[in-house]
Amino acid sequence: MDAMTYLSNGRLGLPLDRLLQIDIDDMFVGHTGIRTLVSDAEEMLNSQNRIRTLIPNFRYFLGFSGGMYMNGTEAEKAGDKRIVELGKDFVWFNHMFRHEQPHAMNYTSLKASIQKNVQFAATHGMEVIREYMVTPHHSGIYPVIESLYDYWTESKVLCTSTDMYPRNLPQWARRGFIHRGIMVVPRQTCRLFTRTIKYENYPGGKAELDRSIFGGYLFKVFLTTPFMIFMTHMSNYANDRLAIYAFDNVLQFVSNWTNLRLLALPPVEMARRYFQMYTQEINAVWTNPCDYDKHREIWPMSKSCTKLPSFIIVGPQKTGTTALLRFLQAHPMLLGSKPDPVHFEEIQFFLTKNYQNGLDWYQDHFPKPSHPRQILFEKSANYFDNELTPKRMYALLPQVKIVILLCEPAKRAYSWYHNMLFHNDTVAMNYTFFEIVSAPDSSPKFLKDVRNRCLRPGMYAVHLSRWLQYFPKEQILLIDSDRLDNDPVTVLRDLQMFVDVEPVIDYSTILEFNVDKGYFCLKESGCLSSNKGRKYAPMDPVSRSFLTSYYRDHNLNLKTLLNNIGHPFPTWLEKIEES
Ligand SMILES: Nc1ncnc2c1ncn2[C@@H]1O[C@H](COP(=O)(O)OS(=O)(=O)O)[C@@H](OP(=O)(O)O)[C@H]1O
Repeated sequence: MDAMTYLSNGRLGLPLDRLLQIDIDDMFVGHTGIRTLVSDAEEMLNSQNRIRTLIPNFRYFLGFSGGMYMNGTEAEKAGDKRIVELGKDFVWFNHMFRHEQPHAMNYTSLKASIQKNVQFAATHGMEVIREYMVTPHHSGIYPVIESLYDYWTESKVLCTSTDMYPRNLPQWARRGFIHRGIMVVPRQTCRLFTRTIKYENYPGGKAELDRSIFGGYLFKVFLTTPFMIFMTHMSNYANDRLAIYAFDNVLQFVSNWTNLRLLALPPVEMARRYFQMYTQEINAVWTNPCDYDKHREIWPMSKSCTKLPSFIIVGPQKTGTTALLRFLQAHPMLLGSKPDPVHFEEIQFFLTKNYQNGLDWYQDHFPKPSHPRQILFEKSANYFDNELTPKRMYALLPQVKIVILLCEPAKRAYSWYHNMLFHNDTVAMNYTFFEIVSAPDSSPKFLKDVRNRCLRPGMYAVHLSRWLQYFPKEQILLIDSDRLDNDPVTVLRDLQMFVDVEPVIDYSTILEFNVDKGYFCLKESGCLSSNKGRKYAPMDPVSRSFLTSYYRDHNLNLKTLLNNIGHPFPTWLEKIEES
């Protein structure tokens, strides 16, 4: 580790602090025959005291289900009682009263279960910390069940832990996220589960457990994981007391043979530090619960995983996306997303603010198909140039087809400026188009921001490359906006083939060119509103020349990229030559 830090100039280094929390979960849950006895309870406390000689603030975190208290033999009942008597020396955290899974409950029943557990603790004089809680089998934590988060936010739970996000990957690949203010920190296990209660049950036997402790798996977890929340279970402290053996030894070994500093902190403080160190993890990246067996097991039967789009028109803005949307909405086998009160016809889910609303929010924005072959789609024109969108979209919808329109970028920028003028944007009203696009970097921030919003989407090669990092080219349809303007019927025929929808509609019979508008319109419902396909003065020659040179390299890069993926050039791009 030290050598790696030195040789990488610190880039591969990790701090020496190792924050440690050991959860003893499912207190009172184990069945008769494997539960703790009086002597086990006492040994738990002795073990805690030994750990405290190495980590002064250390205390075991005990998660309990009061509904299973005194469920064992007489000797086990005495063990339960003894743990409660010794309880003030441990930290108790809340759980479900009868170990129920929140994903199978509604808000009212899960609230009742948690409150019953709180009541149980009060009756038995157990002090419970409010801010940390877990659930059986991670149910409700990830995949997110909003009713659990509803109750947790209401009852001031601030953090939890899981090994289910993004999936149940090897411990080093697990990540955290914050949802609705609740910090979800990745959890380790030490390969001791309720089942592993005797040395001979340990996979590979005691020799393997020792290997894990003295330099193997468990030791490496300490070496490489600055924040450790180990999940163990009550019965690991009874029977052969495997957990006690493992922690006594690994902590001694780490203390004797490394410079790591072992620390214990309250869970909220630990979670805060985690997200200070791993800021990039704050926003969750949602995945489809039905794509992964372990997630599907804790996803309600009643909830859908399929009210999701088969294709998405991602933009960029001002390239004809609304016309395309309207034309597709006329197709009986295609169901567009439902309008959103804030963004109207665009859901804009994959952008940060809405994305935080979670998967239910997204699915709620789609209608339920009334025919088995109907497919869902959406269009949000600002997805195209948003840096996070392709990654997020791929995580949730790896099979989705992407539709991108490419319009000559200077024309696009000019249309964008006129749209801002139309909406009385103060910057557009106070600055000419040329002043905006040519604003130098020394300009005030508001002007630079508008300049960037105007120009950046037109850097097609940059953005398209990003989409291609996630999606194979076969999943991306590039449409030349000029073709949509002049020959929408052919564009729509290609698109129907691409998204594999029954071509039950003949667009040549429902579209007609409107001479006044200068665009194709739907015969039945008419043209797009007056703010689409506006008439404005042609771009002034100075701006035109500035933008020709500004976009030159970007356009040449686009040519190279399209060549590489074997895609024909849009008509407007053909004209751009190397000088
Ligand atoms: N059939 C039809 N009717 C009207 N307008 C059409 C049509 N086909 C393409 N266009 C072009 O679409 C431009 C608006 O692009 P978008 O719909 O992508 O804009 S937005 O990003 O959704 O605001 C719009 O830009 P403006 O002319 O600047 O309004 C048009 O150039």
